[in-house]
Amino acid sequence: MGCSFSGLNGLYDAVNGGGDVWINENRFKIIRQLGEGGFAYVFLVKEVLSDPSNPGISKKFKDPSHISDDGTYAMKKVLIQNSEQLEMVREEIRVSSLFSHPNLLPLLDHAIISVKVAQDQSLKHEAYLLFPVHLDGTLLDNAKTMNAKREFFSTSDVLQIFRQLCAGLKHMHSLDPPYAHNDVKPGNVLLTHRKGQPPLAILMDFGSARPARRQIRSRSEALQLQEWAAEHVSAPFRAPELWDCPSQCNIDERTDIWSLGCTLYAIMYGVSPFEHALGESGGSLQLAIVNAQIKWPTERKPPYPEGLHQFVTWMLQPQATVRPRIDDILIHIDKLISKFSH
Ligand SMILES: Nc1ncnc2c1ncn2[C@@H]1O[C@H](COP(=O)(O)OP(=O)(O)OP(=O)(O)O)[C@@H](O)[C@H]1O
Repeated sequence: MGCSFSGLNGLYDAVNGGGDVWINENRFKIIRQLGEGGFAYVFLVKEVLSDPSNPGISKKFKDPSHISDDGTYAMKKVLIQNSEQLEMVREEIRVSSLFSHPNLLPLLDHAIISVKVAQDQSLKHEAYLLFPVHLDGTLLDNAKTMNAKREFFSTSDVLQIFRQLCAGLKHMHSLDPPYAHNDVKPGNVLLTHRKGQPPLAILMDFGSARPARRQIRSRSEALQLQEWAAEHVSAPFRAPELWDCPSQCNIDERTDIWSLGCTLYAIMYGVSPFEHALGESGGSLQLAIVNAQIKWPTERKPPYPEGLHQFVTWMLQPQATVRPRIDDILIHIDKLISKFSH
C-alpha cells in the first residue's frame, strides 16, 4: 500500500512512516492498542517532539486543560470501506466540533487521508482522530470487573458519575438545534479514578449524534427512522419509539433519557435492565423494552436505596411525550445527591 499526499477536505495528511503516525504537522509514536470498535482501532500514542522549542500539537488547543502532561493521547484509526462510511466519519468530526464541555470527550485534531491500494490502484480512505487519553477504561469495563468480584460502586459514586453524564448531555440537548447523542451506554463512558474524589466520567463516541428533533409524518419515514436506529443505537439501550415508531409523531432528545435510565441501572448492576431478554430472540428484547419490563436484581437486599430504583423507572417511561427532560433529571439528581452523599 502506498500513501497519497493529497489531503481531503483541505486537510493535511496523516501518513504512516517509520512506525510513527503524522496527524497533520504533528508526529506520534504508537505505544500500544487500547481498544477496537466496528471499523476502528484505538491506540495509545505519544507525541514525538524533535525540536524542543516547538510546542507541537498543544499550540492548537484553545482549552489548556486538553494539554497532556506526558505527551500521550488516544488516536482512533478508522478504516473507511465506502462513501457512506466516509460521510459518517466526516459527520462525526463535524458534530464533535460543536461541543465543548468537561464531560464530553473533545476531538483534539483529525485528518482523513487517501491511500492507494497496491493491487488494483484503487483509492481507500483512513481517518485519524486524536483525543485525550483516559487509561482507567470505560464504565462497562469497570462495571464488568466489579461485578465479577461482587463489588458495587458506592451510592455516592453512582450519583456523582451519573450527574456528570447528565451535565455532558445537557450541553448537547441545549444546543440550537438540540442534539441527541443516540448511543448513551456504559461502553461509551470513559472513567478516570481520582484520589479522594468520585471518578471523572466522560461521554464519548459522537458517531451517532444528530439533531434530535424529527417530525415523522408517514409510515415510510417511521420505518426509515427504525432502520437508522437499528444500525446506530445499541439495542439494549434503545428507546421504545425507535423500535416501534408511530407514523405520526415527533421524536426528540428524550430518546437519550431512556438510554440514560438504562445506563444508571447499568452503573449499579453492570448490565442494561433489559439485557436479560437479549439471550432470547431479538423480538423478546423489543417486547421487554416497549413494555418497560425492567428486571430488578433478585437478591433480597440490593445495595442501593429504593429512591434510585424509582429514579430509573421514572426515566424508563415508554411514552416519550411524558418522559422527563434533562433539566428535570438534573434537578432530581441534585436532590438525591444531597440526600444520599455524605
Ligand atoms: N480516549 C480514550 N482513552 C482511552 N481508551 C479509549 C479512548 N477512546 C476509546 N478508547 C478505547 O477504545 C475502545 C473503542 O473505542 P470507540 O468506542 O470510540 O470505538 P468505536 O469504533 O466507536 O466502537 P463501537 O463500534 O463500540 O461504537 C473503547 O471501548 C475504549 O476501550
